[in-house]
Amino acid sequence: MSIDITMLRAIEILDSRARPTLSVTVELAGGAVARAGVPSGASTGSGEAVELRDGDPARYGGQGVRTAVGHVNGEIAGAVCGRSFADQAALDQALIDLDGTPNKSRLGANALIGVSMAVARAAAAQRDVPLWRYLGPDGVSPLLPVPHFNVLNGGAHATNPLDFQEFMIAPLGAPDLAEAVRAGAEVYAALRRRLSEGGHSTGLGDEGGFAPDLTRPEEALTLLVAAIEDAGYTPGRDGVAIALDPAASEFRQPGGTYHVGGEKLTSDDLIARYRRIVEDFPVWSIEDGLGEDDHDGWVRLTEQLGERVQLVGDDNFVTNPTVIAHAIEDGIANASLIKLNQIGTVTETLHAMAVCRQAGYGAMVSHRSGETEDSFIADLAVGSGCGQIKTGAPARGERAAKYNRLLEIAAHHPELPFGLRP
Ligand SMILES: C=C(OP(=O)(O)O)C(=O)O
Ligand SMILES: [Mg+2]
Repeated sequence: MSIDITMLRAIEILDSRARPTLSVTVELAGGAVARAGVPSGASTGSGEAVELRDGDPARYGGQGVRTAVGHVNGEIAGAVCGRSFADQAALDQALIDLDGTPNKSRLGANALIGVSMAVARAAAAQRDVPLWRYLGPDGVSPLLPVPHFNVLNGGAHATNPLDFQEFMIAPLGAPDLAEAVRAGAEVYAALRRRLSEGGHSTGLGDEGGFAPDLTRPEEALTLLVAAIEDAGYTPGRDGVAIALDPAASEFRQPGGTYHVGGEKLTSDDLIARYRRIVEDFPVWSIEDGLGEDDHDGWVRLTEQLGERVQLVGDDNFVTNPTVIAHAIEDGIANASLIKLNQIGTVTETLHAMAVCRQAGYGAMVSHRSGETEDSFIADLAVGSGCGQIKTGAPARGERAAKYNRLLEIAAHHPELPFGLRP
């Protein structure tokens, strides 16, 4: 069934940080209509596809979201409306060709991903299949992913002194998705109690996790383990484990040292710190443990910890299939984070996941710190069978929307298995 676009329209809306972003609506011949909301990150990798948005002009080239909206309603609509595309890949290739730059900076990655996501959703509706089934590659079994709830925020997502950006709980031992979501909610509530009893703030960071005035990551981990126990779960892989995203590029200094809780650390110091953390706490996954430019450090980190924990590349991989393929050759990390807007089309995102799958690398689908109520990534995680998703705290509408979509898929499809990819 071809994709025949009859109408394409974008408007400017707000994201969860009250910053502008795009909503894109598409209509296909036959009447299917669908909409997509475009997310936006704060701790971005330098190799990400370039979004046109408001903010620091030095970073965004001074072009705002309205420019991206104008591109959708003008040049992109002019090029795709009335045309017939064989499939999603053909539509996405047409978008890439129309933009004509290697990093989607002319029309804007936010314009392109909005169109690509809206078309995918409309094409699924036209075929009368759920989005996750439309996105699922041939020969890949769908899987309900283990949710990773970011319950403590620091770094670029909060104004507290905590340098590590994300402390997530991962109910790896849950029997099904509904129980995993329940564990996330219960540990979140227990953590709120612990924090307020300890005199800490329960104010929230950008992803809905608490942002208390803690300094050392180990203090945060100690509280998290206590909250897991308070909620009646066993800390660890058989119960509720912990995943970290230090987002180390954000605290790497120009000379190459890392500043963590007031201490200056070399790459090897930081790797040694992670080794101790993994010994002392039930941490099963570390994302962006080192900075995006610290290639040699990443090789040593992978040699020393790659057998023991999942090591996820985000800022350094930017969901780019070519970059991930090189990293696999170089022995860097053993998993990739997957963010649609880092690369800019649905097809390239699926390609990045295929590269991971073929190499035996893990893949974790991710939201951005700036989100909308769009739940596309829930379907992407299920259809791709990657077994993992992170989409913030189990609170706040824009994060809960993704967990609720997973619950809906699970309820309607009890035949779908749950868990990490085998
Ligand atoms: C989700 C993340 O944050 P941001 O969207 O700010 O890049 C991340 O770093 O993994
Ligand atoms: Mg990250």
